[in-house]
Amino acid sequence: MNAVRLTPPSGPVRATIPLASSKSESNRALIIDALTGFRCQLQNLSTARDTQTMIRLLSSEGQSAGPSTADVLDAGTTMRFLTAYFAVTGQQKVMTGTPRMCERPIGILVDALRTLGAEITYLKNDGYPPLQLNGFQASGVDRLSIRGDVSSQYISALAMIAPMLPAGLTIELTGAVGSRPYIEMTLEQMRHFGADVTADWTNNTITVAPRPYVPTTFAVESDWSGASYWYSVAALAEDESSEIDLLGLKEKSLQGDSAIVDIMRAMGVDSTFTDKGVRLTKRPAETSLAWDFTDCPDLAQTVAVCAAMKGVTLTLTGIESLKIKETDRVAALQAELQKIGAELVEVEANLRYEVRSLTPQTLQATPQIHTYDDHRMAMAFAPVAMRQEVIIEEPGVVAKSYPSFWDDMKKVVEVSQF
Ligand SMILES: O=C(O)C1=C[C@@H](OP(=O)(O)O)[C@@H](O)[C@H](O)C1
Ligand SMILES: C=C(OP(=O)(O)O)C(=O)O
Repeated sequence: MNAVRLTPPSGPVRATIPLASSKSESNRALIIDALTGFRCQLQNLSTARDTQTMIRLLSSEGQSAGPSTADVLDAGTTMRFLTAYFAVTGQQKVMTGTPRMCERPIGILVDALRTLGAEITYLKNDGYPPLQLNGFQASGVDRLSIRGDVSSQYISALAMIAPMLPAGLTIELTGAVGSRPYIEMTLEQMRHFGADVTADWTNNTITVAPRPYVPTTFAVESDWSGASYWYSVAALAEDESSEIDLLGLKEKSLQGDSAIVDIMRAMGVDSTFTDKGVRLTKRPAETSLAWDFTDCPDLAQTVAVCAAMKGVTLTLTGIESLKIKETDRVAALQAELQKIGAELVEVEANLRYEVRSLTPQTLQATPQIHTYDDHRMAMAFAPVAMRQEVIIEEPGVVAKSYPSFWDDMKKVVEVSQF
């Protein structure tokens, strides 16, 4: 087995972290660029595997005569955005990914694309990849309803291709809307590239006019989801004079995960914005915190582990979607939090959970954390090393969103591979 052993620092933490750039912003920019015929100038694209996979699959498009295979590996946005893009551009493609990707639902998006005129067949299980795209003949439909409570990526995918439809598209979201800031990020980036988009959040309706994108320049920001691990490092640093500088972040961001600023204020971290990014310093923490993660599901693991280590009682709501991500993140947290002396209790079926310290504390001497092919399990548990030695299995998983994570981590703790 491949693993890293992380050993706590002896004094205060002083580090400057360059951070990865956002894979979410990058993957949207790449789809829109493709829809302009690759005429945009995209700056600071992410080195994350999810973005590199998107670049590779877009650059190999149309190279073979028959249907070619687009293997997205474990990248959800790449799967959902490319399915919509290849469909509307009439390309013959087999869309597939890792075994876990083939367990992540896509039926809601496929149904919507079929309504718009795409010919799509499932190659294995209805509602899941792998699937085959067989061409597109616009149906003339210009309005559709889609569930908003499964994955926002279906809605972002549809919105981004909507300017190419003969009459544009009005999308009505039904049910509760999860991950809404990701939809807003999509619409903001579309507007940046000249799209005519309106969102009525009272009626959960998005309207996109049939107006082509205008090629332009776009610079991707640093990744707020990746920043969350550094907030946890700062929250868990024992020395009150610890300071971490995170580069390339903006206070007003397209990314909803910038909510980590407010969450971590309660967990003992102050944020000061500068022209280079944000400086994290320490402040007194609350003893309990309740947070609704509907808008920022990718932060849930970071905050759960941090609360467990600090002994903060944390109530989590809005984490239903965690079950269909890179792994079942609720089950993975339940198993691994035990190793650091805490438990994740389901207080109200599927709705409300609590992170509680176990009594008596069953903290293992050197917990060995299993990562379930999930980058966020590895990165969420790494800050445990601020307080005690910890082993993280299969550290290479971080490449999905933050390939230089362990190099950055070496600035605050000792990291040895074995
Ligand atoms: O659109 C995006 O870039 C993302 C949307 C979210 O997914 P869901 O909409 O499935 O919650 C998030 O978890 C994922 O990491 C990235
Ligand atoms: C859920 C994630 O990504 P995706 O859905 O794009 O695979 C993530 O990065 O945490």
